[in-house]
Amino acid sequence: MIEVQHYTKRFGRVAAVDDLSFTVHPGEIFGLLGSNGAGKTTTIRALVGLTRPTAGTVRVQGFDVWKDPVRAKAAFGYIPDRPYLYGKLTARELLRFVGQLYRVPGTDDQISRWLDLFRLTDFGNELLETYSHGMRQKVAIIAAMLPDPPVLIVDEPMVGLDPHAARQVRELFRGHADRGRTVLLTTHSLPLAEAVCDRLVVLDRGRVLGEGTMDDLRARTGTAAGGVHGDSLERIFFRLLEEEQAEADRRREALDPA
Ligand SMILES: Nc1ncnc2c1ncn2[C@@H]1O[C@H](COP(=O)(O)OP(=O)(O)OP(=O)(O)O)[C@@H](O)[C@H]1O
Repeated sequence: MIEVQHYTKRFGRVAAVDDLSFTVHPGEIFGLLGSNGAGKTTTIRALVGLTRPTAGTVRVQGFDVWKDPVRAKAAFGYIPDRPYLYGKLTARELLRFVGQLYRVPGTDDQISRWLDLFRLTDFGNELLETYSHGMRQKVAIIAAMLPDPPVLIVDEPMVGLDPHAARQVRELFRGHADRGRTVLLTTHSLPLAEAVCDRLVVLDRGRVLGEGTMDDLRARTGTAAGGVHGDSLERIFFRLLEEEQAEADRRREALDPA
């Protein structure tokens, strides 16, 4: 379970995230969406203990990430958008290290199965510095999922993955949630979010524009009209941004009527 309450993060005078609250329950895939600079990565960084909230709290499996970091960090797997992997280790060495750290039973067999799933078996004993971007991304995904964490936190999961791997990863996330785990992901891929997320929050410049299931967002934006793209997340997303822009224009005019 993930609980974010009134999370605010300021960099100087700028609020990268302003009073964000949401809860993700076991069994759910939750999507954090928004334009560039919306505050998605800043939120993820707070959840994984890489940046301290200016205000508010973030909890993972009931543990405050800043007050109880060890227990909070033991409860989640994290797939960053630009994973750093030790280049001088082989994939098997890195994954064995992760397996030992989290005391994963039958680590070697599990690693073999994961490498096989991602078509990396032939490369398992090669140094990670020789891996392509997509291959490294796959190893980062395996490293996060190997301990079968109760909570999975994922920043832009599909960047660099081929279509086959992207579909597998989608299915892995769904399977993880269906086994009672909690999944939070950020993505710029609206079709991906629409396909896998049970609930979503749309951010813009640190503020929430909309939150809920696809049906909630359709109702909120009045985009339930028919047509091929009549109710797609893309249409909802742009409608929310247009509304926000219109509101900003209204505020500006109210301040400066001339
Ligand atoms: N360390 C930092 N110092 C100053 N400003 C920062 C810092 N990190 C993020 N910001 C600012 O916070 C805002 C939100 O950034 P963030 O990286 O969370 O956006 P994002 O939604 O992940 O964007 P993208 O889709 O481009 O990755 C941006 O205006 C960014 O410039």
